[in-house]
Amino acid sequence: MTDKIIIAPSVLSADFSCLGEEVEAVCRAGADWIHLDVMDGHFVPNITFGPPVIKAIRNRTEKVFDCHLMIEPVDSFLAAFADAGCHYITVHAEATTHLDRSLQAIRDLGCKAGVSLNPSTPENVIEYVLDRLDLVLLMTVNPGFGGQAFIPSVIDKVARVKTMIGDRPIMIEIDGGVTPETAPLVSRAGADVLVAGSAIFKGGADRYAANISALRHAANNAARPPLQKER
Ligand SMILES: O=C(CO)[C@H](O)[C@H](O)COP(=O)(O)O
Repeated sequence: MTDKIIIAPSVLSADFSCLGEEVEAVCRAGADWIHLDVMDGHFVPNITFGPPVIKAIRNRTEKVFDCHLMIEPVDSFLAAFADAGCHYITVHAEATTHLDRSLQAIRDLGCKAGVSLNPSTPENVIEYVLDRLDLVLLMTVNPGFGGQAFIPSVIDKVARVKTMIGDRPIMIEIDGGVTPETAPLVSRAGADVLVAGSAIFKGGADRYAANISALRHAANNAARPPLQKER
């Protein structure tokens, strides 16, 4: 467990033709977690990959696999993602009718349970499931694509969720448009985990360590509240 920010590269921006090598390279470069963006072409207007691809890269690293499901329906697929080796499984509040049931199902599978909120979704949707949560993923872009611009109005939401969580062991993760310029803004508001795709994978494998280090440095140097511990 660390009291520093956790950096989770999103393989959405990796070279899919050699995904296993990309995962190894980014882990060697200092990644803390690997973030897996699963898209279905229905809940979001893009399609990526599913459990077989995750299973295929699972043996490339021991690092935490942090799976962000942008799919609807979601409950019937949870077991396949747990079986593929995901540690955290995050569902969108907007994509499940029975959020409490989905979160219980993730924990029953032995995984840590996360909920993601689109930029326009108010944070009060998580008020009655806080005891079922290990992670809240706040989208700072509209989900579906990498390389989009950070939406600054979410910064206030990060601070409000931090207050709502109190001393519960729930991590706040930020996803979308995270760069050395935006990382301090969310870090200061209470983020524990930063997902970044383009800011890490740009420039090729020789740049991964410098890109991760720039994000980590920018986030850790912001004046920040105490980081949430992992459960
Ligand atoms: O979930 C996502 C998109 O739905 C991606 O993880 C996110 O956009 C990261 O990409 P980038 O850092 O390039 O913005």
